[in-house]
Amino acid sequence: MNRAEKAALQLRAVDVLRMLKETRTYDELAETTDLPAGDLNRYVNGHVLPGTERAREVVEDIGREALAAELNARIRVDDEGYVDNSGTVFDQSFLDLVAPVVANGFEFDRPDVVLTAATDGITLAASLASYYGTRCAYAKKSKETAVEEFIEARQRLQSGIELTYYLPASAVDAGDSVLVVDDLIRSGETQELLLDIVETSEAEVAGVFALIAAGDDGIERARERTDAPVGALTTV
Ligand SMILES: O=P(O)(O)OC[C@H]1O[C@H](OP(=O)(O)OP(=O)(O)O)[C@H](O)[C@@H]1O
Ligand SMILES: Nc1ncnc2[nH]cnc12
Repeated sequence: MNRAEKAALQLRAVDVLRMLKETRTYDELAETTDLPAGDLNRYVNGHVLPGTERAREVVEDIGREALAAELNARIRVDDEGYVDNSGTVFDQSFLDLVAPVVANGFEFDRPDVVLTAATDGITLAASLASYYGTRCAYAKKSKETAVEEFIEARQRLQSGIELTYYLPASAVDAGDSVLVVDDLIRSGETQELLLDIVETSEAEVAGVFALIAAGDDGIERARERTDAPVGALTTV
């Protein structure tokens, strides 16, 4: 490892520890990581960087299960099953830690574009696109001004309301590999509209991913639409 790689590893370990600290006291963090609470305090506050070996252990321990547990600790589900996930979609550092775990744990082909629906999917899509080094695109419920050509997808929802998503036509090229993501999937209607957009663009689906599945209906619906991998980090 050269000096820059060491520094990147040490800073990533600090990011992991800061993320874990959000939902823990220092004593609890010491229990989770097996590191002394005093050292953790100095790392989290940025006074000292963890040594390379410690940093490696911290980073390697943050796998899919640990992130799913962290995600569960951050979401609230109300009496009617609606999810408040502002604790995740407003936290770009958390999503930046999720991205490599998703990219390596769900067997998605490397995409050319990460596509989502405005609004709440955008921060997750941005993290994934940044991790892959690819483009990020989001479809909106209204037409962006000054864009001349759009790909549209329209659907009548179970409620009877018609929903249309618009994506600037230049965002996805024919033949692109597109990873469709969102913060949450429930009925799967939104993902279906995004998959319609991919189809209209004559692009390929690299996979479908949601941070949270509220029930299994949405995931099953997406699986019926594509042979590419479909998954969520947690189900509530
Ligand atoms: O699987 P579904 O039943 O389609 O539900 C999932 C969608 O619902 C939420 O978005 P919402 O439409 O509330 O828009 P927002 O992101 O602007 O809040 C969420 O961000 C997903 O896009
Ligand atoms: N926040 C939310 N929780 C559960 N289902 C949803 N459908 C759209 N938004 C939702």
